[in-house]
Amino acid sequence: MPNVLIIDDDEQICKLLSKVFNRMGYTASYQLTLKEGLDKIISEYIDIVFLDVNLPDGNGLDAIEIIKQLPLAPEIIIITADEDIDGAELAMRSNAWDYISKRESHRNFKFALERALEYRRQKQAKSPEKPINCTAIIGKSRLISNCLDKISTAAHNDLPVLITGETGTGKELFSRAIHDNSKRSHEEFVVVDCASLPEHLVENTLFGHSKGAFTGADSDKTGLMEMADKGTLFLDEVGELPLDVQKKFLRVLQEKIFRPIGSKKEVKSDFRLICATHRDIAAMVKQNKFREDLFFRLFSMNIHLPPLKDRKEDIITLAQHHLNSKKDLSGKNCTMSREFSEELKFYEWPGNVRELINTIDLVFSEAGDGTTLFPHHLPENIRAVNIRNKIKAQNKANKNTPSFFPNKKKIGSIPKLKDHIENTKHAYIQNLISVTQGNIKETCRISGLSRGHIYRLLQQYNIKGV
Ligand SMILES: Nc1ncnc2c1ncn2[C@@H]1O[C@H](COP(=O)(O)OP(=O)(O)OP(=O)(O)O)[C@@H](O)[C@H]1O
Repeated sequence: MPNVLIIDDDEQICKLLSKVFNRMGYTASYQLTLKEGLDKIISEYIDIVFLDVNLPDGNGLDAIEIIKQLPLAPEIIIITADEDIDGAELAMRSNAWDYISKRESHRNFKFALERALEYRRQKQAKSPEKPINCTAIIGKSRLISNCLDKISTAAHNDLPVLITGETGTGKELFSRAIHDNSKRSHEEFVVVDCASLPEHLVENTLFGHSKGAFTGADSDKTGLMEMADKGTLFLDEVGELPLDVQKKFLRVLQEKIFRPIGSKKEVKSDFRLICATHRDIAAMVKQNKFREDLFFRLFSMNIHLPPLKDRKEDIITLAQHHLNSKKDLSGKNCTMSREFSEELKFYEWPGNVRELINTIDLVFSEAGDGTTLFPHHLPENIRAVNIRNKIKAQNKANKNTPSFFPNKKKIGSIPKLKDHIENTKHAYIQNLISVTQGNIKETCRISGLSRGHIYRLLQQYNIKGV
């Protein structure tokens, strides 16, 4: 019989939902704090968790990551009293099954539970994802592992894929991985960079032209769509595709036939389409800058690549991997000092993996004959940004810490040592949580405290955001 767990600090809601779920024939139980809820998930087999966002000892959304890492992780349905759009989006991006408001009726809760259970049954019955070969993709974080699972799914079907993500997150690399692992891998992977093509050349480049189609067209030219026949067409920065070309392109996707400019003959091309963009295409649709019909066509499968700052554990793996390949080329074996690694992890990497790789290249040459990398080898801009952010975080922490011996004249304001230690502890943990952006694993590593100890402190000081 499926096990359902409700984690919510509102006992009335817990009791009500438990009753509803028990009546449905499931075993339902509840916990009122995040910590107790997590303990239960760790120690017992749970199929579905209804997880509140605002809990007294933390934020349910941040716990999704911890839960998803567990073996046989339950499906998560986020419940909240507030209509929090950002929270709902974060829940979906973190791979939660659903997001449901407490204001919804029992029927909706029952429906959400039935659907999640059906999905879980299918998932457990499904044969494991076929392995794919993508040694070029480095990273072991849960976020990247999720993306690799999607790559595997995409490689084994033939649907259009839209890959989104900030610049340098690996959109082209992941697109190639889909192609290389697909049944089309022996055919061409044709790249079209829509951002670098002048508007008047886009149609010509994609569709090709026949001799005499316009002044200067002194021979037939094969378009890239034709070249991609039986292979994959990769439209990089698809958001830049001019609206009139979007219309013609949609027809090609529907009919797999098109006419080169000035040609009387139609040409057939059977390509698989992968698109990439760093833009918010849904917002562009609302602003009439991107065709809605094409958007729906492209969006049949979306893979969102997370920025490097959200998967800090990949930073060192990527840096180390790149240093190893440099060692293979040059023979010089460089190692990263602990302080250097800390600086890499602290930086936010707006240019993502591309910026990290370029930085390692620079640092490698900056080190000259030296074989240990120190923060001093990093480019000035990175060190400047890091120091600025560290001071900001420190100042924020100091605001919460009463200044010690502020003024000799105000001797009476000096706190008792016990209170001072308590305040400092409070400020320390608050600051650390803000610097690690609520990453408990990282918080444990830096502080040297156990996970349980951290949760106790968070509860004690009523610190939210974890
Ligand atoms: N996970 C990864 N493992 C190894 N290398 C990576 C990874 N992600 C990105 N890279 C490398 O980072 C660089 C940038 O990747 P890529 O060009 O695919 O990014 P992009 O998202 O398409 O960037 P842009 O939007 O600027 O075109 C490439 O050298 C790529 O090989």
